[in-house]
This record gives sequence, structure tokens and C-alpha cells, in this order.
Amino acid sequence: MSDSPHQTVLLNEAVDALVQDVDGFYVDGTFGRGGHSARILERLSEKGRLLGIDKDADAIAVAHERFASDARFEIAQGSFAALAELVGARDMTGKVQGLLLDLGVSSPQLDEAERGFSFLNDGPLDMRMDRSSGQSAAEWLAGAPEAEIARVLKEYGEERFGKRMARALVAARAEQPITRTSQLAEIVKAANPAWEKGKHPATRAFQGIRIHVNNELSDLEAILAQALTVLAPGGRLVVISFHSLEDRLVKRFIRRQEKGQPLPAGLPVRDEQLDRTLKSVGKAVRASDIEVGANVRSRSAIMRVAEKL
Ligand SMILES: C[S@@+](CC[C@H](N)C(=O)[O-])C[C@H]1O[C@@H](n2cnc3c(N)ncnc32)[C@H](O)[C@@H]1O
Repeated sequence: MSDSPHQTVLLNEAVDALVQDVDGFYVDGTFGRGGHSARILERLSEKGRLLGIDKDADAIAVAHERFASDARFEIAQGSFAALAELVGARDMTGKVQGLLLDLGVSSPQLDEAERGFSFLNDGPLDMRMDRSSGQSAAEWLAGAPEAEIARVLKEYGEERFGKRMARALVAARAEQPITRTSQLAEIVKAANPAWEKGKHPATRAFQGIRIHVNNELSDLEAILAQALTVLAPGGRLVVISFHSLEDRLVKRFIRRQEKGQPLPAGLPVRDEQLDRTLKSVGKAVRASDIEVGANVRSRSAIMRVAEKL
């Protein structure tokens, strides 16, 4: 397991927005290395409780090590898409005071070559946050039809040369299986005719494949819907996203819940009959210049907060 640290992004901003009741029950859906969790626990009283969730066995090991002696804390291994079940099993449905999501991968996941997330460090082409289930990136690339690869690169990687890269990957795998991150990076790099300034030419392709392999967008959609049932009235949803696809999902979800059920125009409906479930709190928050200077990963972070009505 990598012992490289994870620099927590928007630490004060997220925890300030999240914790409104120090005796409450909170969920950190993306435990990572516990940066946000540690700060939440500092804020909570003896009565407060925190449930951490992570897909990654390394994160779970850190949670046991770091917070074993804190009776207010509990960790669950699995996808945060199982939120309603995890909260229900603790008899806390409708009673959660705050749910935090700090999406994407942690620095240790990226830095450890063996995890296969990085185009900079050569390693086995894995990219799974949960290595005990699902297909690795290498397994997926070995069998996926060209059109599916192109769609993943284009939709999830927002890679405009997705089709061209998919063609190159299919041609390359006919010669030799693509099993290393360096192989993937080289093939994609050679198929990229217009390198963006300041960006590795394989950045978008790696992002797209990672999102696909980990079901990142469908997990996010699933947990957002469940947040409405687990949160208590006044409870907060705090989401930190790192790319536009995630942020768009979060922004649209909050907007839809703020507006309530769409009704035919002209119906004589009072405001309170609209079935609104959330109200957004403040504007989207970005990392300060000081934070970006100290941690380049925070540059793309955007945090949105909403409160259950
Ligand atoms: C950016 S890191 C969180 C860092 C954490 N806030 C900290 O300060 O240490 C994201 C973590 O969420 C986990 N993760 C991402 N998607 C997940 C999902 N759908 N279910 C459970 N864990 C997930 C990853 O394994 C990773 O450990």
C-alpha cells in the first residue's frame, strides 16, 4: 500500500458547510485517507457519529488504523451507491445530518504504479478502486468493441480524438495485449494529433477509461437519488467534484430538486405544493489561490452544497 499522503481539498469549506449539529449522524461517502473524516470527528460531540465509506481496501485499512479507538466512527467497505442500505442497516434513514462526497481518486491511488491509474508511472493496467470486483482496464480494453471504446473516450474523457484513439487501440491489441499503463499511454499519445498545452496527451483517455471501469457517473447518480431519503430535514449534502461531467450531474440534480415536480403551466398551485426537496446553500465554491498554490489538484475542484427541506 502506498504511504504517500493525500492532501485533502477544501477541508475547512466542506466541513464548515457539512456540520450544523455536533450531536448528529454524518456520512463521509469517500473516506480516502480520512482527511475530511478526521476534521468532522474533531467537530462532533461525544454523541455525534460518523460512518465512512470507501470502495478501496487500502482506504479501509487506513480507517481501521487511524480511528480504531474512536467509538463514534465506523467504516464500511463498498460503493457509496449502497448508501440507503448502509444507512438503513443502522436505523438512520431520514436522520442523516450530513453527507459528504469528495469524488474521484486519492493521491495514493494515483501515485502507486501498481494501481494502474497513472500515465506517468508504469504499472499493470488496472484502474479499479475496488480491486476485488469488476473488470480491470486491461480486461475491458481486451474485449470492448471499437465503438464502445470510442464512446468512453469521447463521453467520459471528453476526448475529441476518441474515435482515432479507439481505432489505434484495437489495431494495437491485435498485435499484443495492452496490459501496462505505459503501453496505453504510448498508443494514445501517438494517436493524438493535437496535444493540449500543459496537459499530457493521454490525460483525457485515462480519465475516460477510469470513469468507465469504476462506474463513477452511475454511482454518483445513484447516491444523489438516495441522499433525498437518508437526509434529515435540514441535513446537508456537500459534493466536491473534479471535472465538468460530475459537476454537471450534481448541479442539475440540485436544481431539479429545488424546483420541485414539473407541473403543467397555469395550474393554480401554491409554492408549498411544489414538492421541493432541496435548497442550495450559497454559490459553488472553488479552492483559494493559496490552496491551489499548495496543492495543484485543488485547481479543478468545485464544491456544491444543498440542504434537505
Ligand atoms: C478524493 S478521495 C477522498 C479523499 C478524502 N476526502 C480525504 O481527505 O482523505 C476519493 C475516495 O473515494 C473513493 N471512492 C470513489 N468513488 C467511490 C464510490 N463510488 N464508492 C465508494 N468509494 C468511492 C476512492 O476509492 C477514494 O479513496
